[in-house]
Amino acid sequence: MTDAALPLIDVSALVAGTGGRDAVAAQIGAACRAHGFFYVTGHGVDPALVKRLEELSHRFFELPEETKMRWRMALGGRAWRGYFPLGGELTSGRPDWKEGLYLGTELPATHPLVQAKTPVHGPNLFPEVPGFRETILDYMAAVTQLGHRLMEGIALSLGLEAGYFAKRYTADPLILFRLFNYPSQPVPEGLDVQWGVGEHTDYGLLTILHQDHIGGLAVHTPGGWIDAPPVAGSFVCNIGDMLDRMTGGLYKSTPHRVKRNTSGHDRLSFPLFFDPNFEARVQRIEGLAGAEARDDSAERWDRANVHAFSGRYGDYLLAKVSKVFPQLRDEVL
Ligand SMILES: O=C(O)CCC(=O)C(=O)O
Ligand SMILES: [Fe+2]
Repeated sequence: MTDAALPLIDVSALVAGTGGRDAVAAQIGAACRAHGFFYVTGHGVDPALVKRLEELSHRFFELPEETKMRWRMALGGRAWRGYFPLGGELTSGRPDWKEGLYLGTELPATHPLVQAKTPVHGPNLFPEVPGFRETILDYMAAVTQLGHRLMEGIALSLGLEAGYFAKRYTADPLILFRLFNYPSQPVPEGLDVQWGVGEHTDYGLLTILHQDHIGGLAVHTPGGWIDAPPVAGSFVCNIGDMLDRMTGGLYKSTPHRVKRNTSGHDRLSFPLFFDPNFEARVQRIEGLAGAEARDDSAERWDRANVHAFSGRYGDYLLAKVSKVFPQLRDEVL
């Protein structure tokens, strides 16, 4: 572990669309080239909304397991929504010591994509905790807006027009959202659990994460592992495999993991994945200086070469997700 810290960027000019946007973009570009991870402040998301989400999530995760299983993922079908219990998700082939609620853009059963049985699209399974549904929907809407602004900054940082990604990939982004609880509870003897979340990269374009005050997230930079401790009022942002693919490796999707929580208090985290539309075909951005698209599969956690991928983003996502939820793959895909 090194003492280096991840950059903290005030994105208010980018959010407001005022002068100074290019200076913010330059800072984002430097962070993406160096770490693939950065904090943002001045993001405009209401702190009261974030606090409400934390409180209601605690209320949900404190429910008995059998109650939470009323909203289990198996009932979400192809929409891939709902609750999974402790140890229910495998990252890097091993169970994670976390439980979670999987969510995404709310689409009614009558929506054409849901009618066409498109995986990961559909209605959410909202637990019956008063105010939870509205809070989750408001939060997803606010952070999705932030995602659009940050992608404009990323486009500018690459010397592209601000609307580059919106035009090609994210006019209707695929939004997946998760509520995670990392309980402090010890791992029973004989269970092969090492991490809260094992080392991995994220799959899409940009992840925007709120974490509570407990900590545990760490980032694997070229210089070694760096902690990404909680910074009040900020979001942690990191780029995913598709931006790595599009930029020919200029912007790396940096591996990260979460330590097993031994703090004595539950840890909550809320990643929102701002990703290309399911149907979008991911293409390399032409003419980026320094983009080598080097095959780094030997060093990657999944031994994959992201630059060799071509096709719909949805296919990339499904191949990944079916590895982390093997039982569900057999049931619904
Ligand atoms: O909980 C965290 O801090 C990170 C979670 C994460 O990396 C993910 O869900 O992809
Ligand atoms: Fe992640």
